[in-house]
Amino acid sequence: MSLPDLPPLRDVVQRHGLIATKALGQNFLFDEQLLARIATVPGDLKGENVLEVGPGPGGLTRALLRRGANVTAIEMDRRCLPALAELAEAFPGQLRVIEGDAMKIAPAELFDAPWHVVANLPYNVGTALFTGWLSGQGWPPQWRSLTLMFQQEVAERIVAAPGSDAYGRLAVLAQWRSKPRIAMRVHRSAFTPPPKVMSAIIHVEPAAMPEGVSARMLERVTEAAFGQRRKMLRQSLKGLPGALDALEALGIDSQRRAETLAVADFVAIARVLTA
Ligand SMILES: C[S@@+](CC[C@H](N)C(=O)[O-])C[C@H]1O[C@@H](n2cnc3c(N)ncnc32)[C@H](O)[C@@H]1O
Repeated sequence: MSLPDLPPLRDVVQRHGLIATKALGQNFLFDEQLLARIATVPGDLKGENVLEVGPGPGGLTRALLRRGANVTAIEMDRRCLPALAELAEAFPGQLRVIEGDAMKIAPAELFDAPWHVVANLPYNVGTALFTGWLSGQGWPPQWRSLTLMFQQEVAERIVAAPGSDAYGRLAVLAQWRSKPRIAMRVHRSAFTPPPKVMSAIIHVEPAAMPEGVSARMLERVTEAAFGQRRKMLRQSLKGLPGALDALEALGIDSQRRAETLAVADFVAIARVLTA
């Protein structure tokens, strides 16, 4: 099947008067080659459900549609809806657009089969959705993968290794249930208007959940440990009942600091406390 010819994104934006709004964190991507590369990150999308959050004028959306995905897009800026409606017409039956705030919509209510998430979002919304999708007791999740644009500094924190300054709660949260990777770095000049900082795309697929660990307990341990990250564990964890005994039982020196512990150590501590 041949793909529909589409007008250049800059023309679409101009025709619909889509001037980027700072309040909505709008930094648009117009480079179709770059967008096509981003759309390859989740792998083969033919016939797959994709949730796109914040499609804006639809640059990433059209790249996903060209890969044969069935896209459900949530956008809160109604100015973008006519441009997205044109795209839905060009790809009949492949694009559903929902006007609303992605923070208030549960993806499980939108799909009756697993879905991938792909999004270029304002950084605060992206981080909140990302941590929400990785949190909670229910695992494995109903999503198959997450492909999300972040500020480079946040992406580095997600993939950080123990011992580095970037290593903290976000790394442990992301890495205990998945193997996050930086799939691509995106130069600030690729965006209109360009943001102040560089960006990077994180790709995550769920891993098997470690046995016998409550997600809430792991969160409590990392919250306490990294809440005072420069302090020794015997200080930062002393308010958490049983934590110091758990360190001893596991042979983890309580004089160490949180940032020196591997993700597996946090999981082991949480497991002892969950039991
Ligand atoms: C960084 S722009 C990216 C637009 C487009 N995906 C692109 O790559 O050019 C972020 C988009 O997310 C939308 N947005 C911001 N917050 C949102 C939210 N809470 N729910 C849904 N969309 C949101 C904005 O209106 C904007 O269109």
